[in-house]
Amino acid sequence: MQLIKAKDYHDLCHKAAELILRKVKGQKKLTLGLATGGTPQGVYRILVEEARQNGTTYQHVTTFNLDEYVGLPPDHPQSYHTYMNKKLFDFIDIPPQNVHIPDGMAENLEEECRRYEQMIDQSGGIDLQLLGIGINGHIGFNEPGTSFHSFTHVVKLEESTRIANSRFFSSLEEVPAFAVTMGIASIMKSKEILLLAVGKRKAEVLQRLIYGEVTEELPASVLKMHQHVTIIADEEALSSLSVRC
Ligand SMILES: N[C@@H]1[C@@H](O)[C@H](O)[C@@H](COP(=O)(O)O)O[C@@H]1O
Repeated sequence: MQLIKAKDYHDLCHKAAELILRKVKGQKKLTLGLATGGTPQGVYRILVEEARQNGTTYQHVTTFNLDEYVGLPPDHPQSYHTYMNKKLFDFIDIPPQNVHIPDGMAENLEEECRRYEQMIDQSGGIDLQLLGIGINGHIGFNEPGTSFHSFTHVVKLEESTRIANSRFFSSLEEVPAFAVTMGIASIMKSKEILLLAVGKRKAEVLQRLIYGEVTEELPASVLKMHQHVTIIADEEALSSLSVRC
Protein backbone atom coordinates (compact mmCIF):
# COMPACT_ATOMS: atom_id res chain seq x y z
CA MET A 1 0.00 0.00 0.00
CA GLN A 2 1.28 3.42 -0.88
CA LEU A 3 0.44 6.13 1.63
CA ILE A 4 0.27 9.73 0.48
CA LYS A 5 -0.01 12.46 3.05
CA ALA A 6 -2.17 15.47 2.26
CA LYS A 7 -1.99 18.71 4.19
CA ASP A 8 -5.73 19.09 4.51
CA TYR A 9 -8.99 18.18 2.79
CA HIS A 10 -8.41 20.63 -0.05
CA ASP A 11 -5.00 19.15 -0.79
CA LEU A 12 -6.36 15.58 -0.54
CA CYS A 13 -9.11 16.32 -3.04
CA HIS A 14 -6.64 17.80 -5.51
CA LYS A 15 -4.30 14.83 -5.21
CA ALA A 16 -7.15 12.34 -5.70
CA ALA A 17 -8.67 14.27 -8.61
CA GLU A 18 -5.28 14.45 -10.29
CA LEU A 19 -4.89 10.67 -10.10
CA ILE A 20 -8.38 10.12 -11.52
CA LEU A 21 -7.91 12.68 -14.28
CA ARG A 22 -4.67 11.06 -15.37
CA LYS A 23 -6.70 7.89 -16.08
CA VAL A 24 -9.64 9.73 -17.66
CA LYS A 25 -7.32 11.53 -20.04
CA GLY A 26 -4.82 8.73 -20.54
CA GLN A 27 -7.05 5.72 -21.28
CA LYS A 28 -9.19 5.15 -24.36
CA LYS A 29 -11.67 3.14 -22.29
CA LEU A 30 -11.95 3.44 -18.53
CA THR A 31 -14.12 1.85 -15.87
CA LEU A 32 -14.26 3.73 -12.59
CA GLY A 33 -15.67 2.45 -9.31
CA LEU A 34 -17.17 5.37 -7.41
CA ALA A 35 -17.95 6.04 -3.77
CA THR A 36 -20.37 8.29 -1.91
CA GLY A 37 -20.27 9.77 1.60
CA GLY A 38 -18.81 13.09 2.64
CA THR A 39 -15.21 12.35 1.68
CA PRO A 40 -15.33 12.22 -2.15
CA GLN A 41 -17.57 15.28 -2.53
CA GLY A 42 -14.65 17.68 -2.91
CA VAL A 43 -13.03 15.36 -5.46
CA TYR A 44 -16.19 15.38 -7.59
CA ARG A 45 -16.35 19.18 -7.31
CA ILE A 46 -12.85 19.41 -8.79
CA LEU A 47 -13.69 16.96 -11.60
CA VAL A 48 -16.79 19.00 -12.46
CA GLU A 49 -14.89 22.28 -12.44
CA GLU A 50 -12.06 20.81 -14.48
CA ALA A 51 -14.49 19.47 -17.11
CA ARG A 52 -16.20 22.87 -17.27
CA GLN A 53 -12.93 24.69 -17.77
CA ASN A 54 -11.15 22.29 -20.11
CA GLY A 55 -14.03 20.44 -21.77
CA THR A 56 -12.66 17.10 -20.55
CA THR A 57 -14.78 14.30 -21.95
CA TYR A 58 -16.13 11.26 -20.08
CA GLN A 59 -17.69 9.66 -23.18
CA HIS A 60 -15.32 6.71 -22.88
CA VAL A 61 -15.86 6.24 -19.15
CA THR A 62 -18.11 3.65 -17.49
CA THR A 63 -18.87 3.85 -13.77
CA PHE A 64 -20.04 1.46 -11.08
CA ASN A 65 -21.03 2.83 -7.70
CA LEU A 66 -20.21 0.84 -4.62
CA ASP A 67 -23.61 0.83 -3.01
CA GLU A 68 -27.17 2.09 -2.61
CA TYR A 69 -29.69 2.09 0.21
CA VAL A 70 -32.52 -0.43 0.02
CA GLY A 71 -35.95 1.18 -0.22
CA LEU A 72 -34.98 4.66 -1.40
CA PRO A 73 -36.26 5.48 -4.88
CA PRO A 74 -33.59 6.86 -7.24
CA ASP A 75 -35.03 10.37 -6.99
CA HIS A 76 -35.07 10.38 -3.17
CA PRO A 77 -32.89 13.29 -1.99
CA GLN A 78 -30.66 10.97 0.06
CA SER A 79 -30.35 8.12 -2.43
CA TYR A 80 -26.90 7.58 -3.85
CA HIS A 81 -28.44 7.95 -7.32
CA THR A 82 -29.35 11.54 -6.43
CA TYR A 83 -26.00 12.11 -4.76
CA MET A 84 -24.09 11.04 -7.86
CA ASN A 85 -26.27 13.02 -10.27
CA LYS A 86 -26.07 16.19 -8.22
CA LYS A 87 -22.36 15.94 -7.44
CA LEU A 88 -21.01 14.62 -10.73
CA PHE A 89 -23.05 13.06 -13.50
CA ASP A 90 -25.27 16.08 -14.22
CA PHE A 91 -22.15 18.12 -15.01
CA ILE A 92 -20.02 15.81 -17.18
CA ASP A 93 -20.73 14.27 -20.57
CA ILE A 94 -20.74 10.63 -19.45
CA PRO A 95 -23.36 8.66 -21.46
CA PRO A 96 -26.23 7.78 -19.06
CA GLN A 97 -26.11 4.14 -20.17
CA ASN A 98 -22.51 3.94 -18.89
CA VAL A 99 -23.55 4.80 -15.34
CA HIS A 100 -24.31 1.94 -12.95
CA ILE A 101 -25.64 2.15 -9.41
CA PRO A 102 -27.29 -0.78 -7.61
CA ASP A 103 -31.09 -0.65 -7.67
CA GLY A 104 -32.16 -0.57 -4.04
CA MET A 105 -35.80 -0.72 -5.13
CA ALA A 106 -35.48 -3.97 -7.09
CA GLU A 107 -38.25 -6.43 -6.32
CA ASN A 108 -35.78 -9.28 -6.25
CA LEU A 109 -32.70 -7.92 -4.52
CA GLU A 110 -30.75 -11.18 -4.77
CA GLU A 111 -31.24 -11.12 -8.52
CA GLU A 112 -30.21 -7.45 -8.63
CA CYS A 113 -26.97 -8.31 -6.80
CA ARG A 114 -26.16 -11.05 -9.31
CA ARG A 115 -26.99 -8.75 -12.23
CA TYR A 116 -24.77 -5.99 -10.84
CA GLU A 117 -21.79 -8.28 -10.31
CA GLN A 118 -22.17 -9.67 -13.84
CA MET A 119 -22.27 -6.19 -15.32
CA ILE A 120 -19.00 -5.31 -13.61
CA ASP A 121 -17.41 -8.40 -15.13
CA GLN A 122 -18.92 -7.77 -18.56
CA SER A 123 -17.48 -4.26 -18.57
CA GLY A 124 -14.03 -5.81 -18.29
CA GLY A 125 -13.67 -5.04 -14.58
CA ILE A 126 -12.98 -1.85 -12.67
CA ASP A 127 -9.74 -0.06 -13.54
CA LEU A 128 -9.76 2.29 -10.55
CA GLN A 129 -11.98 1.96 -7.50
CA LEU A 130 -12.43 4.99 -5.28
CA LEU A 131 -13.12 4.21 -1.62
CA GLY A 132 -13.89 6.02 1.60
CA ILE A 133 -13.70 4.28 4.94
CA GLY A 134 -16.28 4.02 7.71
CA ILE A 135 -15.26 4.66 11.31
CA ASN A 136 -15.68 0.93 11.94
CA GLY A 137 -13.47 0.09 8.95
CA HIS A 138 -16.25 -0.60 6.48
CA ILE A 139 -15.65 -0.16 2.76
CA GLY A 140 -18.69 0.27 0.56
CA PHE A 141 -21.27 -0.94 3.06
CA ASN A 142 -19.29 -4.06 3.99
CA GLU A 143 -19.59 -4.01 7.75
CA PRO A 144 -17.17 -5.77 10.15
CA GLY A 145 -17.56 -9.54 9.89
CA THR A 146 -18.32 -9.50 6.14
CA SER A 147 -16.64 -12.39 4.35
CA PHE A 148 -13.63 -11.48 2.24
CA HIS A 149 -15.20 -13.78 -0.39
CA SER A 150 -18.40 -11.75 -0.69
CA PHE A 151 -19.65 -10.36 -3.99
CA THR A 152 -22.47 -7.82 -4.39
CA HIS A 153 -24.98 -8.52 -1.63
CA VAL A 154 -27.63 -7.07 0.65
CA VAL A 155 -26.41 -5.91 4.07
CA LYS A 156 -28.01 -4.86 7.31
CA LEU A 157 -26.35 -1.61 8.32
CA GLU A 158 -24.69 -1.33 11.69
CA GLU A 159 -26.17 1.15 14.12
CA SER A 160 -22.88 3.12 14.11
CA THR A 161 -23.09 3.44 10.30
CA ARG A 162 -26.72 4.57 10.44
CA ILE A 163 -25.83 7.13 13.10
CA ALA A 164 -22.81 8.37 11.13
CA ASN A 165 -24.90 8.70 7.96
CA SER A 166 -27.90 10.25 9.74
CA ARG A 167 -26.21 13.63 9.31
CA PHE A 168 -27.46 13.54 5.72
CA PHE A 169 -31.07 12.75 6.76
CA SER A 170 -33.50 14.72 8.93
CA SER A 171 -33.55 11.97 11.57
CA LEU A 172 -31.95 8.63 12.41
CA GLU A 173 -35.28 6.84 11.80
CA GLU A 174 -35.15 7.91 8.17
CA VAL A 175 -31.81 6.17 7.53
CA PRO A 176 -32.55 2.86 5.80
CA ALA A 177 -31.64 -0.29 7.70
CA PHE A 178 -30.43 -2.19 4.63
CA ALA A 179 -28.28 -1.53 1.59
CA VAL A 180 -27.00 -3.25 -1.53
CA THR A 181 -23.22 -3.14 -1.69
CA MET A 182 -20.43 -4.50 -3.82
CA GLY A 183 -18.77 -7.19 -1.73
CA ILE A 184 -15.21 -7.34 -0.53
CA ALA A 185 -14.30 -9.73 -3.36
CA SER A 186 -15.96 -7.39 -5.88
CA ILE A 187 -13.81 -4.52 -4.64
CA MET A 188 -10.66 -6.64 -4.61
CA LYS A 189 -11.19 -7.54 -8.31
CA SER A 190 -10.45 -3.88 -9.19
CA LYS A 191 -7.12 -3.37 -10.87
CA GLU A 192 -6.28 -0.36 -8.72
CA ILE A 193 -7.79 1.08 -5.55
CA LEU A 194 -7.68 4.60 -4.13
CA LEU A 195 -8.81 5.01 -0.52
CA LEU A 196 -9.41 8.45 0.97
CA ALA A 197 -9.46 9.22 4.69
CA VAL A 198 -10.16 12.65 6.11
CA GLY A 199 -10.36 14.15 9.56
CA LYS A 200 -9.79 13.25 13.18
CA ARG A 201 -12.70 10.82 13.29
CA LYS A 202 -10.85 8.54 10.84
CA ALA A 203 -7.56 8.60 12.79
CA GLU A 204 -8.23 5.55 14.92
CA VAL A 205 -9.48 3.34 12.10
CA LEU A 206 -6.58 4.37 9.88
CA GLN A 207 -4.15 3.45 12.62
CA ARG A 208 -5.82 0.02 12.96
CA LEU A 209 -5.70 -0.39 9.19
CA ILE A 210 -2.02 0.45 8.86
CA TYR A 211 -0.61 -1.28 11.93
CA GLY A 212 -3.19 -3.99 12.53
CA GLU A 213 -3.66 -7.46 11.12
CA VAL A 214 -5.72 -8.47 8.12
CA THR A 215 -9.06 -9.53 9.56
CA GLU A 216 -12.69 -9.65 8.52
CA GLU A 217 -13.38 -7.63 11.67
CA LEU A 218 -11.79 -4.68 9.88
CA PRO A 219 -13.07 -4.93 6.28
CA ALA A 220 -10.61 -2.33 4.92
CA SER A 221 -7.67 -4.45 6.14
CA VAL A 222 -8.23 -6.73 3.13
CA LEU A 223 -6.66 -3.99 1.02
CA LYS A 224 -3.27 -5.02 2.36
CA MET A 225 -3.58 -8.11 0.19
CA HIS A 226 -4.16 -6.07 -2.99
CA GLN A 227 -1.27 -5.34 -5.35
CA HIS A 228 -2.09 -1.74 -6.16
CA VAL A 229 -3.60 0.37 -3.39
CA THR A 230 -3.00 4.04 -2.72
CA ILE A 231 -4.24 5.71 0.45
CA ILE A 232 -4.46 9.48 0.54
CA ALA A 233 -5.05 10.81 4.03
CA ASP A 234 -4.93 14.25 5.54
CA GLU A 235 -2.87 15.20 8.59
CA GLU A 236 -5.78 14.80 10.98
CA ALA A 237 -6.56 11.29 9.76
CA LEU A 238 -2.88 10.44 10.11
CA SER A 239 -2.57 11.97 13.56
CA SER A 240 -2.55 8.59 15.35
CA LEU A 241 0.33 7.30 13.21
CA SER A 242 3.99 7.99 13.39
CA VAL A 243 4.81 7.56 9.71
CA ARG A 244 6.81 9.57 7.28
CA CYS A 245 5.17 9.84 3.87
N1 LIG B 1 -21.36 3.65 2.07
C1 LIG B 1 -20.58 4.79 2.39
C2 LIG B 1 -19.12 4.45 2.29
O1 LIG B 1 -18.83 4.14 0.93
C3 LIG B 1 -18.27 5.60 2.78
O2 LIG B 1 -16.92 5.34 2.57
C4 LIG B 1 -18.55 5.81 4.24
C5 LIG B 1 -17.72 6.92 4.86
O3 LIG B 1 -18.36 8.13 4.70
P1 LIG B 1 -17.73 9.55 4.90
O4 LIG B 1 -16.86 9.79 3.72
O5 LIG B 1 -18.91 10.47 4.93
O6 LIG B 1 -16.98 9.53 6.17
O7 LIG B 1 -19.90 6.16 4.36
C6 LIG B 1 -20.90 5.37 3.77
O8 LIG B 1 -21.28 4.43 4.71
